[in-house]
Amino acid sequence: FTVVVNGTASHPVPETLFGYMFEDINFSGDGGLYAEMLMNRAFQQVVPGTSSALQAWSAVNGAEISVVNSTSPVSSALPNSLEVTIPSTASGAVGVANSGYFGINVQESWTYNASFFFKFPSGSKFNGKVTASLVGLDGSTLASSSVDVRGASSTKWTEFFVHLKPSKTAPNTNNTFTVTFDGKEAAGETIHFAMFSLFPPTFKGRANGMRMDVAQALADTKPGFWRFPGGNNLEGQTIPQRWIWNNTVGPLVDRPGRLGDWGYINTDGLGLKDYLDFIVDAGMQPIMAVWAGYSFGGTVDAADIGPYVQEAIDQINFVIGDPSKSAAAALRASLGHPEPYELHYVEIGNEDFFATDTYLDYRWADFVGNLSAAFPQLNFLATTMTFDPVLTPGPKFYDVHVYNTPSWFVENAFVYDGFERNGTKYFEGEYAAISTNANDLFGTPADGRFNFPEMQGSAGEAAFMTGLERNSDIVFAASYAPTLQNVANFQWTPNLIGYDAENVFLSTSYYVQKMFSINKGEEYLPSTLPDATGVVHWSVVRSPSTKQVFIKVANAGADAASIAFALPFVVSTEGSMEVLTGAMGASNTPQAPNTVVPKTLNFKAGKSFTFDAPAFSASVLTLKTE
Ligand SMILES: [NH3+][C@H]1C[C@H](O)[C@@H](O)[C@@H]1CO
Repeated sequence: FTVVVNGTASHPVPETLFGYMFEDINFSGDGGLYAEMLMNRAFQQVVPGTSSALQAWSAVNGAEISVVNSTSPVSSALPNSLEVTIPSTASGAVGVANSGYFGINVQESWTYNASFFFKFPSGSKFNGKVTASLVGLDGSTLASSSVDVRGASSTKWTEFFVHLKPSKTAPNTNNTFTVTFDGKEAAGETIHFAMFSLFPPTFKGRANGMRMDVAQALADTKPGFWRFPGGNNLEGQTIPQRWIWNNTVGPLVDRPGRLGDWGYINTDGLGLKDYLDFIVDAGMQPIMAVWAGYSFGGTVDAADIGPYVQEAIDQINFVIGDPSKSAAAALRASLGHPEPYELHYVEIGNEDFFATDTYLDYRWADFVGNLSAAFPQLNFLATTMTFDPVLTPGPKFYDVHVYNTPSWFVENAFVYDGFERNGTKYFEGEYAAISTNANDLFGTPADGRFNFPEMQGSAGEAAFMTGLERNSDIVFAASYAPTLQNVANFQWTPNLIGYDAENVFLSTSYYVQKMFSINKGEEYLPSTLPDATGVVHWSVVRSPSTKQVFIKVANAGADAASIAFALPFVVSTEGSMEVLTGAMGASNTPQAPNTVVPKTLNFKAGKSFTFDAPAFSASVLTLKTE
């Protein structure tokens, strides 16, 4: 191939071109990015007396434990509490243990913040200690802290906070968090507990914040945006079970949680303001969805849509409203953020191509009509297929989703070249190579589905992404999906970043996203077009501010390819390149996390040079202009 690069940019590269789609799927929020370490910390949305009510909890040394629907709960949002009865014959440490989200990471260098509410349901003469501990698989105490308790003065809910500093790092994550009494001291006592919590240090030290290593892996790609809260997890199994913004803000005891749309209860401890603060901390901007009247279990009738439109208006006012004019904005101010957050994009629903008729009939018009009148400065995204049906008012933005085979992505690198430039802009909001079987894309691994991203898929995505860059005059944002997966319990594969209780696993597709995102440049330089039917694709961008040119090359084929580049401007002979390449079916897995990692090397650049793109590879060549 010979590639002649044009010295005149065709268009700027949008700041938002690469970023993340987030929803709580695969325990990506609870048990993932959200740093709370205890599963089922507040017995939200469980039925007392059922085994699932006690998920992740177990008795220590003979205590009798059960979830009860408390007559005087800690809050109306948290009606359940944990009843613990200490047998009269008890001795030693007796109480409850939580096994975390598939383990608890105990690091000597960390200070943990533990808390819980408790009370004696009836007057008690108890006068002793309650102890919070981190306990190893072998029963050894890794950390513990006690507080004095007097039964007589604890018949009302009292919240305890303790710091835990481990004496050593645990050899594995099979550790538990326990709250215990001395059996002899507390023999015969019954105690109620509510909302436990155990936090490690968090990303940027945020209260109620994010797990440091997962958040860092996301921030390391310099993402431009964060789409949230879904995805399916916005929609609700029923209308009442939709994601409701005001149930996710304020004190944790006031958040009821909800049955998420991926089969597990969401604590909503990761809520609207927590998202917005993380978005600030990671240098992103939001693409925020509002619920648009469609749940998996039913759709709101046109006649009843008003309150849901108002709910969306309030949600937006929580983000950008004036505290003197909006209660939702005043709530934001009361939570410590009087100034508005940055917000430019609001998505109306999710994948409404599953409910096109009502979206066409009234849902799109009712939401975008009222919201654009209330917030004329915002951009609203539609979620049906592009221009099918023809919506009124005509959307200025669409969110396009595609899950397909590696070859689909290679063959469609030019899909946006053919789009009419009519002012409409596109968010490639969810895309991933997920299977080699075009006839059963969402099937099982036995039928071609990827458990983890494979190099063939990541090279295909890279080819497709050169097309997104070339067409970034109309593609303003793009994100792989789903982003996160707890490898101990998940509902969807493949995913960009995997993790367990102590490790993060970066996939081949993560490295491709990072390669494109941190080298996205400021302006696009046209060049000799790749063969739209070929497997080798490239794109060239420039950053005048740093005098750099970035050439991305994707080779999604099984043969190496040699490409001669000719540049119209002087470039230094010291070039550096990052090359990600591996066998077609190679993946980074928990068992072999570094099977395919990027390699950086220098090369002799200049106004003309040749680059050999390995088979199944994605590369970025960094050049310095004078
Ligand atoms: N079915 C996918 C499309 C939907 O928007 C997401 O929730 C799912 C996984 O990313």
